[in-house]
Amino acid sequence: MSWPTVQPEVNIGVVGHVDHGKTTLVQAITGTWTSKHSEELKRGMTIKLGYAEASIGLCETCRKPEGYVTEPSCNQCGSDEKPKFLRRISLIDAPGHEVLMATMLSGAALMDGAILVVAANEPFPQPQTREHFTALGIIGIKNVVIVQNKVDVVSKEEALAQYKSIKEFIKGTWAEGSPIVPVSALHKINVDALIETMEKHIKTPERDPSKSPVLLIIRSFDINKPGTSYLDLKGGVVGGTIIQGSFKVGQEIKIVPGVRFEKQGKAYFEPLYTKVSSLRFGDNEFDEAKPGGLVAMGTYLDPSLTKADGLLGNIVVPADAKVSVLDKLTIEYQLLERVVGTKDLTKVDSIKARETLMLSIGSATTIGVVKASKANSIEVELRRPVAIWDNNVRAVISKQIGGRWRLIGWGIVKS
Ligand SMILES: Nc1nc2c(ncn2[C@@H]2O[C@H](COP(=O)(O)OP(=O)(O)OP(=O)(O)O)[C@@H](O)[C@H]2O)c(=O)[nH]1
Ligand SMILES: [Mg+2]
Ligand SMILES: [Mg+2]
Ligand SMILES: [Zn+2]
Repeated sequence: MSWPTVQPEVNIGVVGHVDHGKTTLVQAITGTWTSKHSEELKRGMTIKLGYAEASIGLCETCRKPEGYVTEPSCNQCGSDEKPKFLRRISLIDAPGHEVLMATMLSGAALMDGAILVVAANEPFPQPQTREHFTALGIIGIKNVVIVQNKVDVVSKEEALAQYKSIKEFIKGTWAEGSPIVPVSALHKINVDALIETMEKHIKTPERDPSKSPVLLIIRSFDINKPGTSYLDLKGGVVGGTIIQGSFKVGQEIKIVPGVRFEKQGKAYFEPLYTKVSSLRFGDNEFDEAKPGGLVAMGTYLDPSLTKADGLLGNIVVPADAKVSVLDKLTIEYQLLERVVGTKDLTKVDSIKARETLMLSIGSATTIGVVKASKANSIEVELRRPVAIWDNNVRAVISKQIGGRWRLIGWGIVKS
């Protein structure tokens, strides 16, 4: 039985502390190694958001979890007919290194659910285990599966002891009762059980197709090889996730905030207007793209505008959509009690005027200075404007502590 060619319908984030095995796990599930940039290969770490897709199926006659497959043939019974297609998923592989928290947060804006990877051979919890876990809660990604990875290098007793501390850690939090699955990503042990748990616990969200479409950009490229004749030049491509609504080939769009200009020493941003020339997920082309997966949207823009992630943090909306582009924000906010990303869990101080903050809004990261601070609202003047597509857009707030940006709170952008 051949499986349908469809776009992914759900984005599952893979998060957790540095080196706990996120990228190895993504490969164990999808067959794709997401770290492709030379710097990532050299340093053995994820730097940019990684992305891979997989189709999930279930063999009709084999027992679970062995019957869960990612190809239309079954290893257990050898049948090429019985595995039934369930859905196509995408995995968003976040970097775990503490200096890359902003990248993790822009990826989190795209996630419908998440796998929190915990290395079984390290004390639990590590700082970014806590910080990523807290970020999921703040952003509202409540469908989480916790993976205890590297169980191949610990004893059964050690694994069990850690399992208990994880259970204890999530008790009384939004994640209480989340499944915890032991695996070895490296040796592909128990990956079928993980897939079964993901199928049960990370459902595809219900989407409202009548909403006006919004795409959050996390990548942008110039796909032309150097030396291409101008006659053969392809327009700029933007990559990201559609968080609501759908886009069609031929549709007129705008990209906001757009590009920076200067006039009499004053900077301002102009939206880019163009049309959708193509829509791709992985190697497949579609006429229409909906939420789920990372879409590569071809446009007629000058590729010099899109090269080297030049449009990261922008959003794509229909050309006539009303979107505010703000360089001053009022945020109704809440602070964490503790700085969860540091080893010593220092107390979070209140936000004061003239402080510099980092705000993560959708896939955008922007630095701002606090102009006024009240008990539960702040006014922040931004270095770069952001596009606000809705009236309940969330801002995740980080602050420099000990030379690193640390998650300290979150809020809703009011204007
Ligand atoms: N023994 C063992 N080693 C593993 C397992 N999974 C991953 N590793 C090893 O752990 C190291 C880190 O793995 P990665 O997959 O790069 O970890 P990561 O979480 O993606 O790391 P960052 O992207 O830098 O945060 C590599 O040397 C892997 O081979 C496992 O199940 N067992
Ligand atoms: Mg690493
Ligand atoms: Mg990685
Ligand atoms: Zn089978």
